[in-house]
Amino acid sequence: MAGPPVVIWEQEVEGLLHYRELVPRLEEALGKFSRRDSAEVIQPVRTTLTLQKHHGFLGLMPTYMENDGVLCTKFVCFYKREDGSSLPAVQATLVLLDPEYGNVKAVMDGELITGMRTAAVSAISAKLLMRPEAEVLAILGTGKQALSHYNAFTEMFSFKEVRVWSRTRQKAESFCRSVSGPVTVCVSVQEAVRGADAIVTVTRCTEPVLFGQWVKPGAHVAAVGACRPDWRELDDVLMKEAVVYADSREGAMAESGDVILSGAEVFAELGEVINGTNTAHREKTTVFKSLGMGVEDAVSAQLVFDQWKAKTSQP
Ligand SMILES: NC(=O)C1=CN([C@@H]2O[C@H](COP(=O)(O)OP(=O)(O)OC[C@H]3O[C@@H](n4cnc5c(N)ncnc54)[C@H](O)[C@@H]3O)[C@@H](O)[C@H]2O)C=CC1
Ligand SMILES: O=C([O-])C1=[NH+]CCC1
Repeated sequence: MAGPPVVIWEQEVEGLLHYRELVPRLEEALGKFSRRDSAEVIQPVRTTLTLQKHHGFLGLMPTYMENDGVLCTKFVCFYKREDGSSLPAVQATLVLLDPEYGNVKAVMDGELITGMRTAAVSAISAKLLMRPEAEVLAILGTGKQALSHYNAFTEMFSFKEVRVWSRTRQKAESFCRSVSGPVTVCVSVQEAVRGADAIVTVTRCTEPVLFGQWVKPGAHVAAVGACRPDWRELDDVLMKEAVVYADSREGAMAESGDVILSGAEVFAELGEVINGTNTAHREKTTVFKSLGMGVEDAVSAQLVFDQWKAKTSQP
C-alpha cells in the first residue's frame, strides 16, 4: 500500500519553484495542450460551481499527461470580494497523484503556484507577442497576481520603466514598497498605459477598466482577471481592434466575458504559436486572454515535487 502523501506548503514551494525552470516547462506544456493529442494531454475546461451565498466559485481542474506520467488536479476558490475583506481573492490546493495506482503522492499549497504559473504564462505571451524594443510596462491592479507579474516580467525582460495603477494611491504605494525594483505610481489608468508597450491587467473588476482608445498601437496586453463569462476588464474597442490570443480556445469561449461579450474572435492559442502552427503578430496590437489551465498547474506541481524529492534525497 502506498504511504501517506507528502504535504508541501507555501514557504517550501517558494524555495523550490523558480521562473528559470518553470518557464520552459510551461512552454512545452502549452505546446502539448494545443496539439489536442489525447494520448499526450487530457484537460477539460474547468468545472465551476457557484458559491452564491459567498460571492465565489469553486473551480475543479483535473489534468492527465500520459507520456509524462503526470496526473494532477487543482481545487481553486475565487471570490468577488469587496476591498474591505482581508481574505485572498484566490485560494488553491493542488493534488498530485500516481497515474498507475491512483494514490495521492503530494498535496501542495496552490496559491504561490497559481501566482507564479499565471505570471510565467503571461511572460511567455509577451516573449512571443510583445515588440522586442519594448521599454514601458504598465500593471493595472496591485494584488497577488500584480506582484508575481512584476517579478516574472522584470526577471525576463529589461523594461526602462514599470508603472502601476490601483484604485487607491495607498495601495499602489504599498505595492511599490513590496517589490524589489523601481515602479512609478500612476493616479489613473490612462496615465499608466499612455505609450506603454506591455500592459498587464490583474484586477478583480467585472466592468472594463482598460479602453482601446488609451492603448498604444502595437502594444501587447496580458489580460489575467475577468475569468467569468459576465466579467470584463477590456472594452469592446480593444477586443475588436487587437489580435486576440488565448491559453485555450474552449476555455475562452466558455469563461471569458471579454471574448464572449465583445464577440471578438480568438485568433490563436499560445501553444499554436509555440508549435509554429499559427502566427505571432508582434507588429499589431495583441491581447493574450489568460483563463488559467490545469496543464499549467500539473507541470508546475510535478516540478515542485521533483525538486522536493531531489532536496530530500540529498545526504
Ligand atoms: N488567468 C488566470 O490564470 C488567473 C486569474 N486570476 C484572476 O486574477 C485577478 C486578480 O487575482 P489576485 O491578484 O489573486 O487578486 P487580489 O485580490 O490579490 O488583487 C486584486 C486587485 O484588483 C483590484 N480591484 C478589485 N476590484 C477592482 C475594480 N472594480 N476595479 C479595479 N481594480 C479592482 C484590487 O484593489 C487588487 O489590486 C482575479 O480576477 C482572479 O480571479 C487569478 C489567478 C489565475
Ligand atoms: O487558473 C486559475 O487558477 C484561475 N483562473 C481564474 C481564477 C483562478
